[in-house]
Amino acid sequence: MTDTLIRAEGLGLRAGGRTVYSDVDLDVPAGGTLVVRGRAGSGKTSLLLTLAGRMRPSAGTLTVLGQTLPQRAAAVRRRVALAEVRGVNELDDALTVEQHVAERLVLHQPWHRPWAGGRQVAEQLERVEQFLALTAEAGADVPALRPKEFVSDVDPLERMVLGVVLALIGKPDVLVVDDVDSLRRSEDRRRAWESLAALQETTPLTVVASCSDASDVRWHPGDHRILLDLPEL
Ligand SMILES: Nc1ncnc2c1ncn2[C@@H]1O[C@H](COP(=O)(O)OP(=O)(O)OP(=O)(O)O)[C@@H](O)[C@H]1O
Repeated sequence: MTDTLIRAEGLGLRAGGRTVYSDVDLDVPAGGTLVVRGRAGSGKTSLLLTLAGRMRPSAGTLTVLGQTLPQRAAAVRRRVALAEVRGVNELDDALTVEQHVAERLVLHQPWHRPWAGGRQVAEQLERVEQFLALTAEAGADVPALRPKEFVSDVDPLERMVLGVVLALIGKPDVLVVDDVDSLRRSEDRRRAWESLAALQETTPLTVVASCSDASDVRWHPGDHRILLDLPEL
């Protein structure tokens, strides 16, 4: 667990004539969790997207999974997956849970197989259930996703879980979860953090997450969690 997976030095972004974030130094080990904390507008989403190879920094150096960014952004994007990030890869309210799963499966298939069969979707949904059972065992107890339910009808925690589950279909090395505390209920926030931790216990996964208040994060001794505070600039 000592390999460095994300290393940043003096990382910064200026855009639209203003500094979005600056002077970020990071050393995140494989299998660790980086929690980026900051108030609204402090640049959390932009930093997360930079670490995911989706945004180009304007200062400093950054390597993710041994790849230098921004030069190797395409390679990083293949191995770093985003859960739902508002305004970037939003789920479609008019699609059901299983339609989202089918759509994501197709994205990860070769171009000559542009569909996902019912059995494939069912298998994937079964894996989701197994994952949710694990989180329940770990005390997170996230509600089951109903395959036929429209995204417009799922509750906020289920929606976040669906975003995570879809991101995991591509078996990424790094999972990015923005705004974990956009969940209103404190019980939901606790369950979201616990389910991410449970996920890491069963899969070799590094998590990069953001929030404005980290009080619901459980800090277990020795579990390689790093808290980065982004000041308002
Ligand atoms: N490419 C860009 N061009 C201009 N402004 C940008 C760009 N990227 C980010 N910003 C601005 O930088 C600020 C920080 O944005 P960002 O969404 O990263 O913050 P945040 O901490 O995630 O906020 P929130 O919690 O509200 O989502 C915002 O004011 C945003 O408009």
